[in-house]
Order: sequence, then C-alpha cells, then structure tokens
Amino acid sequence: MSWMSDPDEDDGDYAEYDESSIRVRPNPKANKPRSKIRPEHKNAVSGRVFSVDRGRYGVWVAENTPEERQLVATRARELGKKSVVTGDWVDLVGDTSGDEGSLSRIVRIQERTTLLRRSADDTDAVERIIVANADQMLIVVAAANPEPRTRLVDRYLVAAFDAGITPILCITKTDLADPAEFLANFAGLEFRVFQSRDDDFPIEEITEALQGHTTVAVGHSGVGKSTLVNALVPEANRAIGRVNDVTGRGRHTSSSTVSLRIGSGWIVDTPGVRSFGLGHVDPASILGSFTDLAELSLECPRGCTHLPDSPDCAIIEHVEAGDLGEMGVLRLDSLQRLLTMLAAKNTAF
Ligand SMILES: Nc1nc2c(ncn2[C@@H]2O[C@H](COP(=O)(O)OP(=O)(O)OP(=O)(O)O)[C@@H](O)[C@H]2O)c(=O)[nH]1
Ligand SMILES: [Zn+2]
Repeated sequence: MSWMSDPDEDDGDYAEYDESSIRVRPNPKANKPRSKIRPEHKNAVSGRVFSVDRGRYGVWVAENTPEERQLVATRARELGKKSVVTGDWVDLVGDTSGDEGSLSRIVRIQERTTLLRRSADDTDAVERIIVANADQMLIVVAAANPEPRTRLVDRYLVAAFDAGITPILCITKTDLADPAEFLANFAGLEFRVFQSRDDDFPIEEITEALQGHTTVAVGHSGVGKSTLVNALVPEANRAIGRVNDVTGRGRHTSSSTVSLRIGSGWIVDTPGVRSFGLGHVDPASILGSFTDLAELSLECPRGCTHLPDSPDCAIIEHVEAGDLGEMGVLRLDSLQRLLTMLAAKNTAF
C-alpha cells in the first residue's frame, strides 16, 4: 500500500495495527479517547466535497432534500495533514447555513469506500489521492484523433478494478472512424459501451447510467471529454461558480478536479490528470473482478499466475476445454492482457 507513506495522507497510518499494538502506539495524541473530541462537534453536519480550490472546499449538504445547500469550507486544524479530496464525505461545523459569505470548517473525513490515486510523475514525486468514493469510471476514448490505444484503456481498467470501481466506456468521435475493431479488444469484458459523435451525443443513455452513482471521467487529452461533459451538464459553470464567487478567486483552472451534479448522480471530471497510480495494485484484485474466472482459479496450483505459460492453470484448462464457451476465451484473453501489463516493470502511465 504505497499511499501509506504519502506524507499528505495519513489516514492509513494505523490501518494495519491490531488491538494489541494500539496500546503501544507511540503518539500520545492518537490515544486520546474520541469522546473527548466528539461532543464539541455533536452538531456537525455531513456533506460531500465537490470542489477543492486552494484551501477552500465546496461541499453539498442535504442533497436531494428541501434543506439542500452548498457550503464553502476550510479545513479544521485537527485534521492535521489529512488531505480532503473531491468526493470525500466530511463532517462540518461553524456556519453551515450556506448563506452568502458563510464559512464552515471540515472537522472529519468519513471513511472512504474507494480511492483513486494519481501516479507520481515529473511534476509531483508523491502518489496522491485524487478522487474518493467513486463507484463508476467513465473511460473516454476517441475512435480517431487521437488514435485509440488498447494499452491505455487497459491501464484505466486495472486502476478501476483495483479500486473496486465499475468501468464504463464512451468512445467519442465515431464520425471520424468506425470503432468496431478497437472495441473487439474488450469483447471479453462485461462493461457498458456508449458511442458518441458531436452531432449525436448519447446524452440520455449516459445520464441514465450515471443516476445514483459517483462516476469519475477519465481520458487522454483531446479525446473530447470536456465536450462530452459539457453536453451532459450544460449548466456546469453555474454549479461550480458559487465557490468562485465567494472566494473571489476566479474560475477553476482547467487542471482542478471537480464534481458536477447530474440528477441523482455525480460526474467527477479530472482535467489534467493523465495517470493513475498502479504501483500498489495486487493482481488478485484484477482476477477478483472476473468473478467467473476467479472461481475457477481455486483449482489452480499455488502461486499460479494464470498467464499463458502457467503449468496446470485451471482457468486455462477449463477455457481450452470449452467449458466457458467462446466468451470464456475472450475473457481469459482480457485477464491475461491486464495481468501481463501489471507484471511489467513500469506501471506508471
Ligand atoms: N469530429 C469530432 N470532434 C470532436 C468530437 N468531440 C470533440 N471533438 C473535438 O475534439 C477536440 C478536443 O475536444 P475536448 O473536449 O477539448 O477534449 P478533451 O478530452 O477535453 O481534451 P483536453 O481539454 O485537452 O483535456 C475539440 O476540437 C472538439 O471539438 C466528436 O464527436 N467528433
Ligand atoms: Zn491459474
């Protein structure tokens, strides 16, 4: 778990300690009973962070109720170094009215269901969490200009499977090329595929697929992700404008990650994020996403990699015997491609 060493993210510091080790924790502050802190914040309200802009957080509270409102918040000192990211559920105190000019404080980050990390790269040596609590990933890839690359989509898939996030694919610019050949690479994966062209966006279908979910949109620069997100959420500027008004700091730059509301769902746009960290990925989490194959792997020899050269691999034997039909062949192929990619030394992209 490489993020445990991230100085900007200390949620996991004690995650692997058991009860007995808690007693000998060296940090006396960490031993303070929670009850001493809690009463102070018993009136805290909970909300979801939708924007992060230089120390100011935009938070939606009481979503889909008559009390629904947007708050502007800062972080309370007691959060220490914990980073608050888009998608986080947080508890807030202070002025939580949401009135013009009001400011609240984030005192707690609720437990995250999923995390998506960005790889360390030239501009930032540390792997950081960029989105919390997403349950879907909308992978946007163009049919042409730029040319679609299977390997890039595979990397997104691995990041999604590892985080327990369901991938869906949108192939854009289908007016420029027929995506059938490219899509055949993913025939073994059970994910939804939308086709889009700028004179015919599948707005209704995608909107429907986003309802009730937090969906992180990813894609290489130039694939038409912004065009698509703007078509899905035409009022996007209004939704994120409020925080800017209050901070007086102008618009979000194109590099900030922001959540846009779309009915009962959220779409998290990640402009400027080109890579997701794969350094920590356990191959077992990839196999686990192929439930039918994972079941067969129980018969595999210990330490089986399930790659083409694995002796006595039960998955390979069943698939070769035709037990899973034509689809089984495609699925094994996809699984092996992802595992091979993961086994390669350089896992950044
Ligand atoms: N032919 C065609 N062009 C499109 C389509 N969708 C977007 N484009 C064009 O592709 C270019 C890139 O679109 P953007 O929406 O800016 O792409 P992006 O993925 O957000 O790229 P970045 O802003 O660099 O992150 C623009 O010139 C769009 O007009 C499409 O369906 N068909
Ligand atoms: Zn095997």
